Amino acid sequence: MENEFTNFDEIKTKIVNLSAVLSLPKGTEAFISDVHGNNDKYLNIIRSGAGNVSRKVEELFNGRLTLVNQKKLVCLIYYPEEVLQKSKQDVDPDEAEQWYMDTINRLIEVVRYVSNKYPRHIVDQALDSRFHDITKELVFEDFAAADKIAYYREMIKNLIDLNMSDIFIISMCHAVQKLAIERIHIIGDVYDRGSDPNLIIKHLSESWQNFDFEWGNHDILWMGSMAGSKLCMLNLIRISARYHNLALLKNAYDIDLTSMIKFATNRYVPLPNFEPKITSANVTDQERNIDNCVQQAATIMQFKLEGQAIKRRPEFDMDDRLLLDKLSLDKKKVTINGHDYQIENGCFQSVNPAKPYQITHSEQTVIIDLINQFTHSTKLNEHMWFMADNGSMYLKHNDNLLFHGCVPVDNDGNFLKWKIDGREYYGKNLLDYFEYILKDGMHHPTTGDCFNSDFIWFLWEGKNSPLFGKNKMATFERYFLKDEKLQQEEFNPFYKLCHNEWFADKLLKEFDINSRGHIVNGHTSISKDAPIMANKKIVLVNGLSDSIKDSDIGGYALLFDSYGMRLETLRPFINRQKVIEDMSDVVLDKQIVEHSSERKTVADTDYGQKIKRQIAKLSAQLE
Ligand SMILES: O=P(O)(O)OC[C@H]1O[C@](O)(COP(=O)(O)O)[C@@H](O)[C@@H]1O
Ligand SMILES: [Mn+2]
Repeated sequence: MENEFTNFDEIKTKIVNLSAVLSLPKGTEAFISDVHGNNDKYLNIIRSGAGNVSRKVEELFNGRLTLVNQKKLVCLIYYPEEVLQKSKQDVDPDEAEQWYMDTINRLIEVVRYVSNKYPRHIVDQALDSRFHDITKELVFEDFAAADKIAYYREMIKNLIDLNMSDIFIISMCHAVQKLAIERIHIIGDVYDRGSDPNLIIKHLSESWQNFDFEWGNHDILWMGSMAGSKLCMLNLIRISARYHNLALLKNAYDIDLTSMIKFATNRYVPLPNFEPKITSANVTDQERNIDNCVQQAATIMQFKLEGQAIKRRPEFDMDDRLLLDKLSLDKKKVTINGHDYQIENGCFQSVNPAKPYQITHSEQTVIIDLINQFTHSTKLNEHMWFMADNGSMYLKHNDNLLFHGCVPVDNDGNFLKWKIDGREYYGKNLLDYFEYILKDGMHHPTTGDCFNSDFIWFLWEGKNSPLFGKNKMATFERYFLKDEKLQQEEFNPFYKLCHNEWFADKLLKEFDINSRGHIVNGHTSISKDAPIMANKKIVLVNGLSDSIKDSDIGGYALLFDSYGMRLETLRPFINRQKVIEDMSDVVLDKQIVEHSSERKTVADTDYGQKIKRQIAKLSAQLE
């Protein structure tokens, strides 16, 4: 700090600038969760500022632009490349110059409006460097000054005449997208089920400045695989095959599945219970068969290694998941709680009844080949460290507590206690401990069975793990048994208790947050519960998950701006083309969670506290 300034005037200037930032309105935070590899859906939310862009356009242009023209402008801001293309076909050539002028002028207004919460250097970062000077003039200078009007007009006209208007418009739209949201909280499950989680990571790392992850159980599978957990890897491969996403492993992470595919297609035949869940129509029968057989091979290897882990970790209390040793000799029945159940479409040919959890030699060869590739994949390492470095098990931010799943409790709301290595962990320190184990595991990748990898796997599907939050993952029952009751997975009592304000207060206290704060989580499907609970202290934002079935809404996103918190009900997302065609906005409906007539400023935020500490230090230097 001392070296940063050469004289008192510089320190004073810094204090003046920092104090000015404190009085700016608090930036808008967006909370989304359960993105599940659906990049287009994710981008639709991000580009729309989770509904904030359309709201700004409405505030700015109501009474000046018709609703249709507002919609057109909003859609242009979300998808400038495609909409420009479309507009060129729609707009009469004689009107084109007018269209460009109107559009550029409107965008300048929007950029100016969304910039008013930020200090200049942040706005500069959002603007395309190629147009820095022009945008700065157009956006920040006094447009109304009579003698400057001609100058501005000339600038805009030149952009059009020199055929620069398209790229200028695109760059302005991107700036609006970025400035509409100050920070994005991604409350877990970026990975699995969808095909493009890598593109989401790429987008955040290349185009966004301010975001955080609260890891989800699915993210753990990927981070854990990179750390050498074979169990995480087998679950990951099984799910990738189930959703026809095996190609992602090769294309994005250079992981070659040849050994697995050969093994699986030699040992297994396609079965109806392993039919992959495929949305695209262009999948060949051969590809389907590969997905089907790989899913079976990975499932059986998973069950075997899980059995071994459960046996060496009695503290996991997961003996009810030991089902391979409950198979009848002919493997057509399984005994659960004293009852025999018929196995439908079993594929237990590699299970030795005498040693059901023993992996065969050829299974072992495949597993070793794959886990070595997972731990050594440069791209996977890069992406998983990106998630680790920008993420956490939970986050305390501006008086809110964010996490993906739950804080495990019993029916009365007492925190469940785990005795690990002679020490007791529960509540906040349990989550802290798991975070430590995960990061330690990533720092020291080990493909052998070890403490770290067992606990990392436990986070994925362990009984009442904070990220999973259920009593069991019924993978065996869901693949092989008809009885729906057996397939059910029970949520930790946390989710029922979330409706009570006393429980919210207890959680906030545990994490040392004042009782005016909120808890925001994701993970669970929203169809069963109203998303705002506990006297508005707990908000569930399962925004994007496809698990929201039978629903005519597309989930929720939460916005927290200077006036309070709003929960946005999202429109179901079909695809990008359809959004552009229909000019449909991302938001269907809004609910106020909290509104204050007194506007929050940066001074009221965590960042504001940091600035105040900085000012205090600088003032001390002056003295
Ligand atoms: O929909 P699928 O692929 O059958 O997955 C179901 C499994 O996913 C889980 O819901 C976990 O995933 P989520 O974290 O997305 O809920 C398990 O509880 C369940 O067994
Ligand atoms: Mn989840």
